[in-house]
Amino acid sequence: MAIKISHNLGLEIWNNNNFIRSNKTHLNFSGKLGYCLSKFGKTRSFSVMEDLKTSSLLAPEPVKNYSQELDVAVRAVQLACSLCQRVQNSLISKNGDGVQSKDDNSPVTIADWSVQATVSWILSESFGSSNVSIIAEEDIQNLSKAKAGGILKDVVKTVNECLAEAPRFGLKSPKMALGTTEVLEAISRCNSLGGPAGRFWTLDPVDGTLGFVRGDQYAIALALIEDGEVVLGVLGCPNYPMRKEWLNYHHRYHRMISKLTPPTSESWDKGCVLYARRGSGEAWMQPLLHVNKNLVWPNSAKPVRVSTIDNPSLATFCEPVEKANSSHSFTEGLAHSVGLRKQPLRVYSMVKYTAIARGDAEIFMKFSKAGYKEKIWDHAAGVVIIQEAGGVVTDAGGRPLDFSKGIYLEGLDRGVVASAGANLHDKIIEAVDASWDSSSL
Ligand SMILES: Nc1ncnc2c1ncn2[C@@H]1O[C@H](COP(=O)(O)OS(=O)(=O)O)[C@@H](OP(=O)(O)O)[C@H]1O
Ligand SMILES: [Mg+2]
Ligand SMILES: [Mg+2]
Ligand SMILES: [Mg+2]
Repeated sequence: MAIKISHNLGLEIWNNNNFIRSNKTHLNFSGKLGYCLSKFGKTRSFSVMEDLKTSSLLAPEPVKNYSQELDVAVRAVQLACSLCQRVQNSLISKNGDGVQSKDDNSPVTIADWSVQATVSWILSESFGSSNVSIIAEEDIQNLSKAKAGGILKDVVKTVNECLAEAPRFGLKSPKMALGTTEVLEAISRCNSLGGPAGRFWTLDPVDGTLGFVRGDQYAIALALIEDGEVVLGVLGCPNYPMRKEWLNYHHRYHRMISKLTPPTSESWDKGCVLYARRGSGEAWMQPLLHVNKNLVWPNSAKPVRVSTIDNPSLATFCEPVEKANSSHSFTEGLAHSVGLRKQPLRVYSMVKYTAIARGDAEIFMKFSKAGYKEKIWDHAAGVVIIQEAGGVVTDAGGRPLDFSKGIYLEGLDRGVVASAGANLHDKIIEAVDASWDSSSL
């Protein structure tokens, strides 16, 4: 029997090289012990717990703070949020005209391609294109088709309008407007394969495109992965209000046909950007930079922390809106057996990760249909933000999500569970085990 520390800094129990399960407490080590792990690779095996205490490996922690990468990433996501807000408003006024279907029937819009081109261009300009490797959701196949000619034109226009605003965000604009070829290049450059070694960015230009086209919640998610670990994450949530109280208001606002008068723009503070750096023990939230409000960079940022609620009867869980993306009936059964009494918060996109990191909800669960493989860009940024805000994220077997295997979260056990704390998390994981066999998943 051996105890290993996983890359997620939780404990794992192994027997003769067979994984048994993760520890129940999901200890969140930091500092010196974290350094040992980073120095010795993804897992470090200790035959007995004593080794942890007596280990002579406790050397000073090296500083690798990714501050430049984080700074550029936050600015790029702020800029992308402003792009999306404009496109969302115009899509809604065009009654959905401008939404394309991909081969798997999922929606894609001008915003998805434009954000991908813009962020790709900014990262390349900031760090040098030969140093930047990106995995992102969109490709140019659909965009290059003859019938998408009008859309391609709109994408080029949107990217250039957006990049013209870059200096307001402390970023460089191109000297001349980008041409169609450059925009297509910026999109198609995001074709890294990822994997266990080296550094790459992962981008979901619009996560929750369905929410986006419905005028509801969506997110822009950018993360940096190094040697298979997510080292920083940024989540832009343009419709997620700075203050939780406005969330309900926002929901009603979008679901009601008759328009309510929104609160005054100052108190509304619609939209936020969350970010975190691995190992810092901190996660931060900025308000959106509203270009038309004449705000200057840098915005104020405040720390966010997960909820302290660990009593299931007081906890709220969130999950995808669409039943096709996660089984509502399975989570309903889980909620019942764990003693979760509140109505689930169903929200599009990685805004769910934001809700947990900010303490607006306590649990996030996603159980996709068998055969669906989760993609790294749908989780990377959210995972590091929740972990640094004090929460726990694992698969349903209690193991860390593995970002080192390419574009998919290979080996994911049943589903993704994120919680504000270890107590709640363990209860959910146990309940999954207890009810899985009788589920139809
Ligand atoms: N069949 C299936 N099962 C599970 N997940 C799927 C599936 N199809 C797509 N996707 C991915 O889900 C992303 C949206 O997840 P959400 O949690 O926002 O779902 S929901 O829109 O609230 O229902 C969505 O991200 P975006 O494409 O960026 O919107 C997809 O990557
Ligand atoms: Mg997505
Ligand atoms: Mg997307
Ligand atoms: Mg998509």
